[in-house]
Amino acid sequence: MKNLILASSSPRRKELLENLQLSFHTVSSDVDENYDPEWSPEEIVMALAYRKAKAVSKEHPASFVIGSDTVVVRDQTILGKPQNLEEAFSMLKSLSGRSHSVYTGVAIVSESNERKFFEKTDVDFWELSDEEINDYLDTGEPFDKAGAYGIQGFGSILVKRISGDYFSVVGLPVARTIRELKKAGYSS
Ligand SMILES: Cc1cn([C@H]2C[C@H](O)[C@@H](COP(=O)(O)OP(=O)(O)OP(=O)(O)O)O2)c(=O)[nH]c1=O
Repeated sequence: MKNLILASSSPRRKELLENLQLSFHTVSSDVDENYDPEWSPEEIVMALAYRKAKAVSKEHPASFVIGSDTVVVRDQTILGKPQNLEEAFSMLKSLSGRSHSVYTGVAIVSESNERKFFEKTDVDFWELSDEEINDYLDTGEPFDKAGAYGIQGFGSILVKRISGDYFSVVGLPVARTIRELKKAGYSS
C-alpha cells in the first residue's frame, strides 16, 4: 500500500474523501492559478488540478497525489471565486433563473502514473430576488467558492435541479476519482 495525499486546502474536498474511509492526509499546494484565456473549461480545470497534484508529488514522490479544481461556467464565461461582495452579488444575479455548468478537473499523480479527467454538471437556479441574493451574501458562504455559492450549504435553496455528479459540484467527483485511483494502481 502506498500513501495517499489530497493536494488541497479545501475542507469540502477533505470531507468528501473522508466519506470513503480511506487513509490519507492533506497537503496544500500553493500553485499559480492563472491560465491561458484560450483554454476551454475542461482544459483549465484539468491543467490546474494537475499543477496542484504535481507540485505536491514533487515533495512526496512515493505517494499517490490527488489534485482537483472547480469552475462555474455561464454562457462561456468562467466564474471563479468572487473577490468581493459586489462581484459575488453580480455572479449570483447572473446565475438567477437559468442554468450553468460546473466543471471539476481531477489529476492523479504517482511515480509511475499520471491521469487526468473532468466532470461537467449542469445546475439550474431558481429566479432570485435581490433580497434573496443579499440574504445569501450575509451568510458569508459565497467567498471561497467558485460561482459564489455552495450547493452543500445555504446555497442549496438556490438550486432547482442538477444533472450530473453532485459531488463534483462540491469539489471532488468521488466515484470517478476512486475508479481512476484503482486504474493508476492504488490499493487501500
Ligand atoms: C459551485 C461550488 C463550488 N464549491 C467550491 C469547491 C472548491 O473548494 C471551490 C473552488 O475553488 P478551487 O480553486 O477549485 O479549490 P480551493 O482553492 O477551494 O481548494 P484547493 O485548490 O486547495 O484544492 O469552490 C463548493 O464548495 N460548492 C459549490 O457548490
